[in-house]
Amino acid sequence: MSEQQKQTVHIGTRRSALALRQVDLVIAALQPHHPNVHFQVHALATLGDKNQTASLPSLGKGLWTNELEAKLFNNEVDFIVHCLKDVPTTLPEGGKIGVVTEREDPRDVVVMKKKWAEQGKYKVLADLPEGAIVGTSSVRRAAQLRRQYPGLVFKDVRGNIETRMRKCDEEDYDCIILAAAGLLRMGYDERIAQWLDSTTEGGGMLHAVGQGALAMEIREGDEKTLEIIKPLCHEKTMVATFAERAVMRSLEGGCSVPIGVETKWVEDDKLQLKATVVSLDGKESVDGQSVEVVKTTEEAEEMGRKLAEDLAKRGAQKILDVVNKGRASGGALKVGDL
Ligand SMILES: NCc1[nH]cc(CCC(=O)O)c1CC(=O)O
Repeated sequence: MSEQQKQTVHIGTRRSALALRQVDLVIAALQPHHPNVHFQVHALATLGDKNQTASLPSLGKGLWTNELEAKLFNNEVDFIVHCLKDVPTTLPEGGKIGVVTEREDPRDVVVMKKKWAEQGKYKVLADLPEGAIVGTSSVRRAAQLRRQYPGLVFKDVRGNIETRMRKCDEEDYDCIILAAAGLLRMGYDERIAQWLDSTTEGGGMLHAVGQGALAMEIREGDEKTLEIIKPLCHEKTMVATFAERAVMRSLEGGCSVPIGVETKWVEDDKLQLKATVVSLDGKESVDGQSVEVVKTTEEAEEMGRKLAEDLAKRGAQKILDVVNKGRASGGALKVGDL
């Protein structure tokens, strides 16, 4: 088939280095399934990229997605590649998550200041002295770590991965917390100093809803595009992350909230779902978990909703009311990154 006969499929993405790398990975995986399709990338800056100073909640929901969805709905692009973590739990009318790709490692990690890593001075969070500065704009991360390390100081750090690492190395941060997935996709594996999952000693925290997975958003009813991207769908990741998103959707009531989750397939179709809701100072938390057989995204959402209800009854709602009240009054409380 000649070049002219090639069908062109248009893909929307943010234009950060990580976002572009992710689209490259998606195209590389799709191309063999569709040798006659030309994938054209449309990269643009979203509100969250453009505004690097405002607190993220003040920018509202969909700060990483709205501009891309506008292009999806006016047919400039056929699908969008998102970090699932950045996709609001309720999609705009007419948008749909078509597929979710196989998850990269969903854990959070510590990146130490280069100087400390090179000198071997501080290797893990427990090595840091009282008053050491940890960079993160995520209340979920800060609140969970404060619980275990009351002596550490948490400070906002915004920007893409490279910017955050540069700030960590050059400014007054001793370390920063990032998602492993972004670092691994960009080849910064060697900067990972410590893994923070629920079971490692000194780690003990749950990751963000959807972290480490990519979602492709399509126009509802666009079966043609769905057919094209379907080879990348990873059913187990999709079902697990839909359960995670349902926990969040049920608890947030319109605002993003500090919730950590962890999902694990314990048997072929049995999903273990853990969740935690933490107060901003890290002093209170409500944790829960359930294990259920789930076969469809609908069953996964039902499982997530039930766990959220259970958490809310056991005190999570009280914690969230305080978070939301602080935010509504424009107080110092900030819930930044997820
Ligand atoms: N909002 C930033 C963002 N969105 C997704 C990721 C990580 C990659 C992923 O979860 O797929 C990151 C960076 C980070 O949290 O360190």
